[in-house]
Amino acid sequence: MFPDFRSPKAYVSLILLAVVFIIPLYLHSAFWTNLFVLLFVFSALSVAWNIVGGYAGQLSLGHAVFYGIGGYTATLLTQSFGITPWIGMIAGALISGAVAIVISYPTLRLKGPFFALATIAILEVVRLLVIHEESWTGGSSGISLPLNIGWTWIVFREKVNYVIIAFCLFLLVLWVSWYIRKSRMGYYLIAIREREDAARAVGIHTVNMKIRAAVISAMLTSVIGTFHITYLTFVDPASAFSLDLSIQIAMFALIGGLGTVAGPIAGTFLVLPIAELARGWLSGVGNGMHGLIYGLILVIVVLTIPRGLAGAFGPMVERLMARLPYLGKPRAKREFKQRRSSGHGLTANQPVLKAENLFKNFGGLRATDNVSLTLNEHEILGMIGPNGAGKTTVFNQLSGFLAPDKGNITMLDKKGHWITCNTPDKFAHSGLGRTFQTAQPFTGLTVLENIMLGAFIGTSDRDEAEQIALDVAEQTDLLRYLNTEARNLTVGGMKRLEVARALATRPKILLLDEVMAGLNPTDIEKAVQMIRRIRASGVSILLIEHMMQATMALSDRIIVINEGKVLTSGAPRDVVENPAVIEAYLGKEYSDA
Ligand SMILES: Nc1ncnc2c1ncn2[C@@H]1O[C@H](COP(=O)(O)OP(=O)(O)OP(=O)(O)O)[C@@H](O)[C@H]1O
Repeated sequence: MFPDFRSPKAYVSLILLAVVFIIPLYLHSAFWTNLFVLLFVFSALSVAWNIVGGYAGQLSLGHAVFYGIGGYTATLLTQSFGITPWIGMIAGALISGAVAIVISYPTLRLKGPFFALATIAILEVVRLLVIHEESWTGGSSGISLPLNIGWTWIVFREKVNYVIIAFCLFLLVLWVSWYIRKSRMGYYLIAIREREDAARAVGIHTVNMKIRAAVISAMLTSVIGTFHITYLTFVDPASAFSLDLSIQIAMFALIGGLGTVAGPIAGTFLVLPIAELARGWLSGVGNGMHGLIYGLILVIVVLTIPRGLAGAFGPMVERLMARLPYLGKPRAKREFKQRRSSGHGLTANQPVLKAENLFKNFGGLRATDNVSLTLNEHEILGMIGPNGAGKTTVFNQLSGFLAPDKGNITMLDKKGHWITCNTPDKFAHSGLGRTFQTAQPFTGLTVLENIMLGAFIGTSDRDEAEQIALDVAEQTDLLRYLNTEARNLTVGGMKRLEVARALATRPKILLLDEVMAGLNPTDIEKAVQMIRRIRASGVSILLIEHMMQATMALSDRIIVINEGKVLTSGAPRDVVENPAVIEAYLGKEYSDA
């Protein structure tokens, strides 16, 4: 729930927070008070934005919409009904959350610039609507807050009170962001940002997760918006639903370091004071000249430290902090009972996965043509066929990544019931794991974190997920690389990581797509041993492989796919000696010879 304040990172953060809180109280002048209120407000806005823009990687440029909704809701409730802005703050957050759901559902399916453009369009639409609904919003001239003084109305003569409230709200947003980053949700959002398909394969419902992030971010933005507009005592569409504001919030996070907890705060604390000072210095030159300073800083940062302040200096700061003492004894690790796959008393040859008469067309190409297959309990079924025969297309249908045009897929779930699934996350939750032909590691995360992402399917507890990951790392020979970033692994290591991540979901059925492609003979031998160990632990395996020797050595049965159809299936020796199979691989002349 809270950081371990005995650890150097946590207590140093606490000291820094105390310092930034004390400075404005100590200096106590109008300039400093205003500057620190702005610093807390913009840091909080940027930290809230970062939940969607950084963790989930969705570049929203319309976040001011929630800031404006918060501000308008509170101001209208106070002005029309005499309701305190504290209640307005909660009402605004609820409305913003609801609006975020409505907006997110269609827009979060868009990628990159399309999503950014959609958010700008929504911001503009809301701004125009507020101008149009003049009778109750005040139109383009805006509305002022009645000047009732006191804590109930968040209007004070003593400006120091604003610092206290701004700081408390900033702490709230910071805590939520920290909590998300450390929890399963944070890992899930980063996984979605890095590789959406791989995220779906470990059971993440990507759209739901992004919507959750958008709602939390919107509600927090709205709360801060309410406070800031109450502080300004005036709201109008141009400043509340402003593209400039949206870009400014995103820019602070970008400069500080996207996707980190502290980055947006560092970005705000670096840029905002410079820009505010420049506003004073450059006001004589022309209105809005301080925007030039923002632009210059952004260009310098993008050119020199593309991963922002946190990316450039974060590792050095972490190393320095690691030298500081831990205050007290480190917590003992909790022990968790390992939940391994169980066979539910099934005997060998009892089916666990059935595909019946699958058809899949891509335009005029029939990639899957009436394919039926059955995978049995404790079996290794090899799937072979020439390049482009349609093997991966069958895999994609068997794991929910492609919907068959016709045909049925049923599997025995973890509880022993026959079920039909239609999305990758449902397959994963029911006990089917898969790897990808081209390895899809979450490159920015360590090997341990990559495997934990699979383990999170069964637990939201970080320590338990870590223990499952350690167990799987041992099974897949990855213990030596736990703290290595996935991007630094060799091809063999990446392939094993693919298997490990799928295994961490504790599947009963595992689909392995060319896990030996590109490996040297030593790594192939290791992979063969690993697959045998996995089968021995009670998992049924469907294996696409071009390495014939390994497939022959591993498979109990082999199914051959050619031109989208099942050519034959049976015992490995019978299959490879079948003239039709030789012809499919090597051509008619070779077969005749
Ligand atoms: N999304 C897609 N859109 C259009 N065509 C596709 C798509 N996916 C696969 N195909 C085509 O379907 C056919 C079967 O491809 P698939 O990847 O399933 O073959 P494969 O047997 O796995 O091949 P390989 O062994 O080379 O991986 C190929 O002709 C491929 O170009």
